[in-house]
Amino acid sequence: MSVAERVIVPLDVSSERAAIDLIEQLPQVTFWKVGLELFVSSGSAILTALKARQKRVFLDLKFHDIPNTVAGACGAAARHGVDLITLHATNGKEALQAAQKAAEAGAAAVGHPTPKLLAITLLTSLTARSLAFELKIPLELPEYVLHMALLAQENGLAGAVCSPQEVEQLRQTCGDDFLLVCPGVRPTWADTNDQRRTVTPAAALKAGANYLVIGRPITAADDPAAAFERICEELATVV
Ligand SMILES: O=C(O)c1cc(=O)[nH]c(=O)n1[C@@H]1O[C@H](COP(=O)(O)O)[C@@H](O)[C@H]1O
Repeated sequence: MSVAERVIVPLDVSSERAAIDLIEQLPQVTFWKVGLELFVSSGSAILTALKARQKRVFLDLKFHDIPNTVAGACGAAARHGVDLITLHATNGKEALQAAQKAAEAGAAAVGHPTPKLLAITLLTSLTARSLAFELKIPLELPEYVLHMALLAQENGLAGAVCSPQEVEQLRQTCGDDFLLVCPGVRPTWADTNDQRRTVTPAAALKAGANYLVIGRPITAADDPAAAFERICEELATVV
C-alpha cells in the first residue's frame, strides 16, 4: 500500500456539493471519511457517489446506543458497502458483539465484504485531565484506552480508533492484525484546532498506525493538494 493510501481525509462539510467539490479537487485521495456533519446534512447519497468513483469509504457515525439499536445501525451501514464503521467501545460487550454480527449479516445480504468495525477508545479531543475530572474515570489515560481497545478486540471487532499517542502501546498488546486508525494527527506546520492528543504524521505511522485520519491540515489549507503531497512526502521518510 502506498503512503497516500494510508491517509483518510474526512469530508467534514455540510452539503453533498461541497463534498463532491473536495473529492474532485483531491483525486489523489483514495480513502474518504463521511462523518456526522455530512451524513446528517445530506444523507447516504454521498456513499453511493464515493463508491461510483471507486473510493474507499469510512462511515464515521460513532454509534452509541443499546445493543438492538447499535446492531440495526451497523447492519444498515454494512448494506451501503462501506469499508469502515465506527461505534463507541463504551457501548459495552453485548452491543459490540451484536454490532459485529449485524454488520456481517448486512454485508452478506447484499453481497459486500464485511466492513471493519472500529471502536472509539477515547476521543482525541480529550485529555488526561478531562478523563479524570469531567468523565470521572479513575484510570490513567493509556490504561483506559488500552482497556477499551481490548474490549473491542475480545468481542470480535476488527480494530479501534485511538490517538497516535497511544498507538504504539496498542500495537504491542493487540498485535499486528488489529486495525489501528488514528485521528489527532498534525504536521508541525498545521494548527492543532480542537485536537488535544496530537502527533505528527510520520511519528504516528512509525508508532504503528494502519491509517491516519487527517482533515483540516489538508482541507483548510490554501492549497489542499499541496498539503496532501507534503504529508505524503513526510510519510515516505518512515516507510
Ligand atoms: O472517529 C474519528 O474519526 C475521530 C475520532 C477521534 O477520537 N477524533 C477525531 O478527530 N475523529 C475524527 O477525525 C477527524 C479529524 O479531523 P481533523 O481534526 O480536521 O484532522 C474528524 O472528522 C473527527 O470527527
